Amino acid sequence: MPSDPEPAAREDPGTDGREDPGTDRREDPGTDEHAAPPVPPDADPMVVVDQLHVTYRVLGAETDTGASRVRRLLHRSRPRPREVHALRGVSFVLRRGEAVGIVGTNGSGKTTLLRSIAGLLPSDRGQVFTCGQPVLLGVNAALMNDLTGERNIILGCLAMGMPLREVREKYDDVVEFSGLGKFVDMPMRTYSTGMAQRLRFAIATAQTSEVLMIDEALATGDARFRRRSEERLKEMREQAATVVLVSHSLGTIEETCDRTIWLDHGQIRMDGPSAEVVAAYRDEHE
Ligand SMILES: Nc1ncnc2c1ncn2[C@@H]1O[C@H](COP(=O)(O)OP(=O)(O)OP(=O)(O)O)[C@@H](O)[C@H]1O
Repeated sequence: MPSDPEPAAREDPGTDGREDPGTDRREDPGTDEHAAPPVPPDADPMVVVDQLHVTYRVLGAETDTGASRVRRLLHRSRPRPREVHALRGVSFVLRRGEAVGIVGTNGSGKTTLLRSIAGLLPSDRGQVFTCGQPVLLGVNAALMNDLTGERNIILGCLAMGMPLREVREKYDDVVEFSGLGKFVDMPMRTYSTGMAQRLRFAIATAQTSEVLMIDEALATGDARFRRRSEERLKEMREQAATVVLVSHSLGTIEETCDRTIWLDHGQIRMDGPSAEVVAAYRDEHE
């Protein structure tokens, strides 16, 4: 059963006395050729990421030569953990109503960033402030293979913090949107990858969350389901939610997001209108 993670930090961004990262270069489009379209000045900051650093420590991954292993055994010292500095001082502000794409090559830190915003990873340095509990699609809706689709819908919705009454109200919509039909009574292990993804998406988007983050979810499923997912995201944006989409499908990013952040080796390489960022990314990688 997935747990509802605590967010990394919930303090008021303005209380620590530091410069508000919201006053970044995007506020003044004239100062940067890659400036994003202006967001409404009264749009609330929903996520503030301020100089975020995340390092993974991998025990037992030290490159061990024969001599160093003998030395370690003699001195009974522990192997040093190997460190992967996945995010290196990332800062940005996401405002209500924005749909923001995150692009970057494998290992550039996209998933780490989403997991940090969802409060699932501690930071070494820097902070993440969120308004409400962000939903990270595919993690919060970690479903159970031996349970039926029906049980997973109920448990998944409860795990996201939905009251049982609301779960009952939304149940038919979730089943309908997932397109599982009679398979809803079958255990999840009998589902294809695409069916499981659709169910996850349907559960995760059943509740209007303030901040919805999607990691590659739209890249799976058939064309019809992709279209319906995009429609649902559009609806959620109209309800003033903030959407963050990580995808290697640049077409999907361009269609879905007004603004895109390009992550490169754990740092922001570019942050601006999707058309510009995607074009620059394509230039370098295609
Ligand atoms: N659990 C982990 N333990 C150790 N290192 C990790 C872990 N998860 C990610 N990393 C490392 O952190 C870096 C960033 O990984 P991350 O998964 O955030 O990249 P990504 O941009 O999402 O990649 P992809 O496009 O392949 O999904 C990589 O160097 C990766 O090897």
